[in-house]
Amino acid sequence: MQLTTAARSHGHAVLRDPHLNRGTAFTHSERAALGLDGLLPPAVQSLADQAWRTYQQYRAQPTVLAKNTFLAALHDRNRVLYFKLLEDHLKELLPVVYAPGVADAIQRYSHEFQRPHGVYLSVDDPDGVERALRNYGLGPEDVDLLVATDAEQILGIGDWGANGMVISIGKLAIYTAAAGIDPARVIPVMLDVGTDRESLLNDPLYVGSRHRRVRGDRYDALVSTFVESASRQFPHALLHFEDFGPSNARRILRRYQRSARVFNDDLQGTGAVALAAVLAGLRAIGSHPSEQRVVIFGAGTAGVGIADQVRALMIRAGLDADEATRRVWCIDRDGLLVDDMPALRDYQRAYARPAREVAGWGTGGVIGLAEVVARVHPTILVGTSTAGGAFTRPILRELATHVDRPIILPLSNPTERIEVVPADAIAWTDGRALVATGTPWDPVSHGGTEHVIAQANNALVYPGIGLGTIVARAEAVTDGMLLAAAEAMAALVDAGQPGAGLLPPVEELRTMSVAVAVAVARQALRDGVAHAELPDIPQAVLDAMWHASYRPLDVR
Ligand SMILES: NC(=O)C1=CN([C@@H]2O[C@H](COP(=O)(O)OP(=O)(O)OC[C@H]3O[C@@H](n4cnc5c(N)ncnc54)[C@H](O)[C@@H]3O)[C@@H](O)[C@H]2O)C=CC1
Ligand SMILES: CC(=O)C(=O)O
Ligand SMILES: [Mg+2]
Repeated sequence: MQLTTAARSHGHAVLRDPHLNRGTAFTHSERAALGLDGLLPPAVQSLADQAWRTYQQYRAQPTVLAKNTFLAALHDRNRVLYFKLLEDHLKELLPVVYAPGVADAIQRYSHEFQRPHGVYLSVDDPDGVERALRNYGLGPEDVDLLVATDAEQILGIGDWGANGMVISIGKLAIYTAAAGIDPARVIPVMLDVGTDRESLLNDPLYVGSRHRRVRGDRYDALVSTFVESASRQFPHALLHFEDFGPSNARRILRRYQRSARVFNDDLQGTGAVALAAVLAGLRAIGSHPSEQRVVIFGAGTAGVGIADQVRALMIRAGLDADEATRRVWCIDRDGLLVDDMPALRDYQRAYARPAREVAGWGTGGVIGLAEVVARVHPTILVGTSTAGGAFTRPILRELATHVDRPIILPLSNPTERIEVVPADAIAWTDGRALVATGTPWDPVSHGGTEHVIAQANNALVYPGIGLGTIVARAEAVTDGMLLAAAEAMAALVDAGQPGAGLLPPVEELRTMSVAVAVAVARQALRDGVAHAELPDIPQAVLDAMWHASYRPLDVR
């Protein structure tokens, strides 16, 4: 909790610092103390006045990209006002600063570029990592969180090289808006290892390293130097990894999970939010975790992350590990994962079916989704494939023939990548499916019932996981903490009501984050990884949360 804001700059330097600047809200005495007399128009306005004006300006922007650019400029100008706007209009602004709108901003970053943000680390200069993190100007006690991306698989739009800085900034904005992580105590990081996107390599305005993606030892050296340097310089900070490609996401997480405080959002955050939706859905239909048949379509970072957490749930519910694994069918580009496939990735291997089990399945050597659905009759169908429209009418009609209340989670982002739009999923299952999606959707009316479509995006859960980890000063994010997060989230809804959503609405993000953070901090203590003294965890969580307001200025 920060009671005052320390201001050690004067004059124009104050107005240029987004953490200090309050524009017309500076009082007369603050203006005198900070050397601002004459640098601002005379009226002294409240934060509410400023927020009202800024919101009107925001509304006047013609496109999502223009809105995103307007908000980015506000973020650069006045951090409190930016977060006040987000707090006041979270549901409306979330799709602009985050998925799906952030995808446009990422693709346009080099062209819309106005000023640098965060820390850009380059595979071409690993020796510069330590210095670059120091240059950011924050001390060892001043940082709670770094979000780092290498931008190989951003959302469902793929490799966007250095433009990926926007996803680190976007994820951090949600940390603050949703969980009150102090925006002055975070650092967005871009791990620039090049890009394989031809259009960027040929774009004269591209701001990143103009070469192909570096892999292997040099890639690993950059990540290792970053993890070591960030952990040493900011010993209490959580390192959040975002949108790494499938060949690196799990490998990097595994490598540092025991030695550093790391979290992979696409694996662990997505797994937790999907698990929360599953738990809420199973409770609503009165079904037991051990009875489920789960099909994951798109066995990459997010898909296998979800498979892991659903399997862990089934094991906890009494199945042995083999039986739990056998209840998960993973499908990727080449169809159902089978153990004799030559191109099987190491992280997919655990879920590959024995070839003898599926002998006689498939056409042309591929066992596709339609066949798996027809044979397996999944009770839970998850989409993390980026293959828009892959859950077709015949597939969902077939599913609905065998399963009364299927849970269908088409999670791919942005909007055009979704495996099935909710209205179709509900219509094709005669209104029986329980549906949650990665991007926001309006409710769907079917057969006289209005079905709320919950947004099953990791943004619902990672802010609370981060807050709980920070408050507990946990040295690691354990599997138990992720499960606790999912259970806390699922406990907030009653999906048993007709048409109810599987997760709480995004307007309730702050409440959700508190519940998740409390559960996560509590589990960190139980797991023996917490270093904070926490006699009253709920109070500690509430006290830790930053709110968008102008605090008294401590002028020296
Ligand atoms: N709702 C949420 O919170 C989250 C959603 N996602 C979404 O999930 C999708 C995947 O993201 P990641 O797992 O990070 O990417 P990824 O690249 O690691 O995984 C995608 C997988 O889908 C497979 N795939 C591609 N086309 C396919 C097809 N036609 N049929 C079957 N499999 C196919 C790929 O081979 C790959 O293994 C993205 O659209 C992303 O936005 C990811 C993380 C969180
Ligand atoms: C939501 C998210 O992290 C993704 O789509 O990659
Ligand atoms: Mg992601």
